[in-house]
Amino acid sequence: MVIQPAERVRGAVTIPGDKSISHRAVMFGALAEGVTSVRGFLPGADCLSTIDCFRKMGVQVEQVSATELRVNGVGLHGLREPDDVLDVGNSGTTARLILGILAGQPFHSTLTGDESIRRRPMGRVTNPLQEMGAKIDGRAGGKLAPLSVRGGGLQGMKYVSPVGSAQVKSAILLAGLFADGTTGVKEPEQSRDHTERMLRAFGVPVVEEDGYTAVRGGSSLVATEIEVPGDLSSAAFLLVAAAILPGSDLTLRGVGINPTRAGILEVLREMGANIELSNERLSGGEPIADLRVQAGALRGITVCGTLIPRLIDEIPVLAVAATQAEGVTEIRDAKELKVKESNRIATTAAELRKFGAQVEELEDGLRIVGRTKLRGGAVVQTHHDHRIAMAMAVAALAADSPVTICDWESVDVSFPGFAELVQNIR
Ligand SMILES: O=C(O)C1=C[C@@H](OP(=O)(O)O)[C@@H](O)[C@H](O)C1
Ligand SMILES: C=C(OP(=O)(O)O)C(=O)O
Repeated sequence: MVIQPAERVRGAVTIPGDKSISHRAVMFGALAEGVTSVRGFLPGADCLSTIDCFRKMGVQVEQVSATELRVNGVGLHGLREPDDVLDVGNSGTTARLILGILAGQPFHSTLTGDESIRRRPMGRVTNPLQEMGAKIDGRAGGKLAPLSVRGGGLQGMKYVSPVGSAQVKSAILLAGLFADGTTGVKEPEQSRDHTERMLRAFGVPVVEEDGYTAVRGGSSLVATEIEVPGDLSSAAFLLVAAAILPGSDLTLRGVGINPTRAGILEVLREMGANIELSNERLSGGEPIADLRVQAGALRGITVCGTLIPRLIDEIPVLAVAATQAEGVTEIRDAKELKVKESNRIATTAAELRKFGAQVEELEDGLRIVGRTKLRGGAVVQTHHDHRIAMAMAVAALAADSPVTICDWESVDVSFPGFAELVQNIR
């Protein structure tokens, strides 16, 4: 893919559906009694992997259109033993959440994924699931995929997670639906709460008790209608493009602004971007709004602590914004970036340096000194990581000559049509 520089971006666009919420709509719809209709579904490769896995367990998922699904729920105990390996592709969310569900099933299953997935840590979910009673084996003693699961006979437990991770929290809560008694999870920092919100929409009581988020075993799910908001993590690429290209004025319609996800809005505003919210409303238990962003003179800041889980997937593109901000931007407490689709501390730094940016890798984050006029002409690698691909495309928009991005296809994981959309807002 060759990205041409842009003078500015303008207009109004609708952002594709939220990836986290699309996965959960399929999973929870599959476990529910009745037919769940999903609108605004993200037809990205990751969410299609989730559909494929549930089809292999006997769930009929009708794709009425690219963004509309009918999930024919089989009930809490209706999944059947898959006769083939469940392949989650590139999707960590599918892998970890489905492991929670598989842990509760009285059958055998095997799960694998692409090269990146087979490197990502699974012990963070397989360890607590084993503690609950699931039999899980795999590479590195059950810490790396391929993994094989023989589930059932789970005991509820109170789990203190060492990481603020919605994937860990969700896996344990999902296993908790199949366990005896109550299962609760406490985390060091609040992670995104889409699972809690959507379980409640499916009629499952989710309670907050002594710092634990908990469910009771045997709680059944009742089919519902899900309207998926636009994905703020996808919107972030366009927010940053508009924030750094002088004269930009862009409106993004119907974007999710769940506070456990909205760190990027706070940080970009603090850096000096003009972001206005309008038409704020609730959609399927999730807050959404239209976002209007105009370029501003940006300044560097420090981003750390509890903010990190609230903008974790936006850090590569935040680093791009930081190259256009006056002064130093430091991102700390973000070690988790090392275990995403790529090591995003290393890949963000290496690729941004090709534009002449001043980026230093830290043990737990990045230090960027701006403002740098970005140099085009580079050949950039995505490391098969969709967020790196799109972050570098945003840097390319601000560069002084065209930039070639290799292995562009990974963008389809979360934002099919990104390149065309960027073309249309020039
Ligand atoms: O639960 C989810 O949908 C997600 C949680 C986050 O991962 P962690 O749970 O590993 O922090 C995030 O990075 C990922 O893109 C989606
Ligand atoms: C980390 C991500 O996703 P996952 O963990 O589902 O692969 C992401 O989308 O940036």
